[in-house]
Amino acid sequence: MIRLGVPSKGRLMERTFDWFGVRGLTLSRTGSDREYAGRVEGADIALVLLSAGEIPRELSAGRIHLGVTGSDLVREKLVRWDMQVETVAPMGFGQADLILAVPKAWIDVDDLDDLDAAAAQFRAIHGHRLRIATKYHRLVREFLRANGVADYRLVDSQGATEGTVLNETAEMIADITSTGETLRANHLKILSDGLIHSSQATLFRSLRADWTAEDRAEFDRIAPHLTAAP
Ligand SMILES: Nc1ncnc2c1ncn2[C@@H]1O[C@H](COP(=O)(O)OP(=O)(O)OP(=O)(O)O)[C@@H](O)[C@H]1O
Ligand SMILES: O=P(O)(O)OC[C@H]1O[C@H](OP(=O)(O)OP(=O)(O)O)[C@H](O)[C@@H]1O
Repeated sequence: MIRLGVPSKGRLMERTFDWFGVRGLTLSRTGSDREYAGRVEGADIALVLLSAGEIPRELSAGRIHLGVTGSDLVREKLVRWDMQVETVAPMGFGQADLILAVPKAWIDVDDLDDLDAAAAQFRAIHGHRLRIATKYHRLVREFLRANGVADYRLVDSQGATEGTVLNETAEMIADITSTGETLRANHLKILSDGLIHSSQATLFRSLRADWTAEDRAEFDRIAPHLTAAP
C-alpha cells in the first residue's frame, strides 16, 4: 500500500490536509490529540505523520512512497536530491526564502561581490575566516561555491540563527525568512543577490520506494487530481 508522509503538526499539517481535501482525498488524524496516527479516505493510502525535517530522509530510504515537506529541506538533506525524489506538485503554501544576510551596519556590503571583498579583508585583519551561522550547510556551500565566495566558515545554528550576530558567534547568517520581521528586529539586511532558494511545501514521490503494480495503478488514478488545479 502507498505510504504518504505528512507533517505531523502545526500549520504545515493543517494546510496539507486542506490541500488534499480540495483534491478529493480526506486526510485526518485519528485517536487522541497526542497520538500520531491518521488515515486517508478516497484512496488506498496509509498516512504516516512525521516531522517535516524527517520526511526527506524517509523518502530517500523508501520507507514512504509520497511525502510533503519544504523544498528547502529536500535540497538540504538529500545528496543529489533529484536522483532520489521527484516533484509531484508544488503546493502553494509554506513559502519561505533561504537568504544570506549581513549586519545593516555593513554599509559597503550589499551584494556577493562586496561580500567576497569583505571576507578577504576580514581574514586579513582578524586572522580567521568570517563566520556564517546556518542550519542549511549544503545549500549555503553550493551557493557560495557557485558564486565564487570562498573565504568563510560555516558555524552550525539550529535555531534563533539571527541572534548569533548579536551574540558574536557569527558575523552573518543564512536562514529562511517569510515576513522579514526577524531580520529587521536583529538589524540584518539581505544581500541583493543573496536569495539561495525560494521554498514552498511540495509533494514529492520517492524514486527509492518499492512501488508494486497496485501502488502504481493507485498513484496513476489519483495523480491527475493532485497535479491539476482543484
Ligand atoms: N516562517 C517560517 N518559519 C519556519 N519555517 C518555515 C516558515 N515558513 C515556511 N517554513 C518552512 O517550514 C518547514 C519547516 O517546518 P518545521 O519547522 O515544522 O519542520 P521541522 O524541522 O520538522 O520542525 P520540528 O523539528 O519542530 O518538527 C521548512 O520547509 C521551512 O521552509
Ligand atoms: O521572516 P519571519 O517571518 O520573521 O520568519 C523567519 C523566522 O522564522 C523561523 O524561525 P522559527 O520561528 O521557525 O524558529 P527557529 O529559529 O527555531 O527556526 C526562521 O528560522 C526565522 O528565524
